[in-house]
Amino acid sequence: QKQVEKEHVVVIGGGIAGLAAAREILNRGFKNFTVQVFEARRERYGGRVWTDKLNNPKARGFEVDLGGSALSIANPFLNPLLNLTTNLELETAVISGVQFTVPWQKKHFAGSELIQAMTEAGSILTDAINITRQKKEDISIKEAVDRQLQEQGYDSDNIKSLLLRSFPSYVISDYSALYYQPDSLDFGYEKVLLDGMGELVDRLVSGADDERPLKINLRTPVRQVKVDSSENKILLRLKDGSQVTADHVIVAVPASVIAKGVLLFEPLLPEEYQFATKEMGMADGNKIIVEFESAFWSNEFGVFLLATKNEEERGFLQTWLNIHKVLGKPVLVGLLFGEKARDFEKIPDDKVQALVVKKLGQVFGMETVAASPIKQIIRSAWSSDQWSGGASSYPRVGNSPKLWDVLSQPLCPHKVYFAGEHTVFRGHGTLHGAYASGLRAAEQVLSGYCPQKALEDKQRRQEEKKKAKKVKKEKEEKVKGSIKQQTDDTENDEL
Ligand SMILES: Cc1cc2nc3c(=O)[nH]c(=O)nc-3n(C[C@H](O)[C@H](O)[C@H](O)COP(=O)(O)OP(=O)(O)OC[C@H]3O[C@@H](n4cnc5c(N)ncnc54)[C@H](O)[C@@H]3O)c2cc1C
Repeated sequence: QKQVEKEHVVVIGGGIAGLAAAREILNRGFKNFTVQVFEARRERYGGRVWTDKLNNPKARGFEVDLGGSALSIANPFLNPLLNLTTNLELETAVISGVQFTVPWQKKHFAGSELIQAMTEAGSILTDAINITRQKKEDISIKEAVDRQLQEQGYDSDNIKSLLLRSFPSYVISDYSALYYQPDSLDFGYEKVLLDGMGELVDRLVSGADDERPLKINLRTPVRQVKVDSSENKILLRLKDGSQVTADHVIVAVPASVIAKGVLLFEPLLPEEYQFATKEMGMADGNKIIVEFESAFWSNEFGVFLLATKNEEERGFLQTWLNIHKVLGKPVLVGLLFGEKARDFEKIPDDKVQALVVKKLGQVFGMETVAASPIKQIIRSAWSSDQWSGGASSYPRVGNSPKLWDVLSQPLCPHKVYFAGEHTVFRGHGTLHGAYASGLRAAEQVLSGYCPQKALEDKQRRQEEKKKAKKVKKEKEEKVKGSIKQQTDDTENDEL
């Protein structure tokens, strides 16, 4: 039998998008393609999925998820990871039961009262967005919501105002109301994997029972993607100066890595690609995992929300996930969004504990929290991480979904493809968006998709049709002419 020479695919970036792309090509195209993943980080793949068990080998995944951990169940049809986790038989739980504390009112809202307030807050948000869209006004969610609250006569101490002002999209002050996607940022806690999201990326790498494992090269930052048109190859320059050749490259690194020039392209990326990576918003977000000697809080709630009237404190440890309810471990996970998440990375470790106690004290009472010894604190620092540059892309005021669309298209005929949460508008900033983008890039490679070529082919076909029509018309006119001539000749003869 004739041996087919396989084409080599290199995936740059071992986050969920890159791994999904590599897994799909290996599964469906192993007869024609070889696949290799280059990952910059020294000790792990997964990117913004990070189940950090290093300090806590007995940990059960979800309790030490420092990156993406919740699967949106808002619209199951738009989340392919829900099916995947079922197929892989990964154990899941839904985080349920919210308590909302307003400390200066000495009130804890929960149950039907809170559900009603949340539903009404959701309608206010929807109204705010609809009005913005009708008027085609490019303003922030913050501005749109504030206007709506004022119009409907809610003062700043009202539970609906307080709830809305603790939403991540409100806290990120320039989040575009015009292009707001509820399932991208505000979907919250929802479904989690008990062994952590790391389990999912591990399974993408190892493959299901009958699948081949992926080859991941850790500690391999790619510095440059250089197209060698004469050879129809792509040369990848690595950090140590060595070079690797590929037939296809999938670039699955965050937009910020491209924007900052950490990964270079030769020839330069087309201007609209450069513009997209620089212009799209990159939201800051962090997590802090706090392990106590024992749990002092109730397991009635899966989430503790804390109101604040202080603008300065918005996004700062207002949300706490109760791991004890799900896994029986005395752990609370605090969430940070926006500027506060970025600033938190600069706060030294020795100051963090006091801040945590102060915040939790507002929910559970200062005395209770101060009397509960903390065993350990682990926290993320995604904004200062050179391989991430933040938590997730988002449309900021002035952006349009076109920025994400541009980055979804391959550069061809050079065979450079793109994947990552920043390359899909519907689902940007999410695990499922990143995963879906990986599948899309794999399909583009497998099918040899090339939008420029498709356009050229279409134009060529149209041109050929036009020519054929012209020739046909000319022929018809010639025939008509000769018939007329014959008729004239006959008439002349008869005369
Ligand atoms: C704190 C936090 C909480 C989140 N919570 C949720 C959530 O609950 N639900 C949800 O759906 N989403 C959540 N997200 C978002 C979600 O985690 C991301 O959208 C998703 O993981 C992005 O995947 P990706 O593959 O596009 O990018 P990444 O995971 O960033 O992968 C890119 C990879 O490229 C590597 N890389 C970068 N540069 C180079 C280079 N030059 N050479 C080689 N490799 C390189 C990086 O190291 C990284 O591994 C959260 C994110 C954060 C940070």
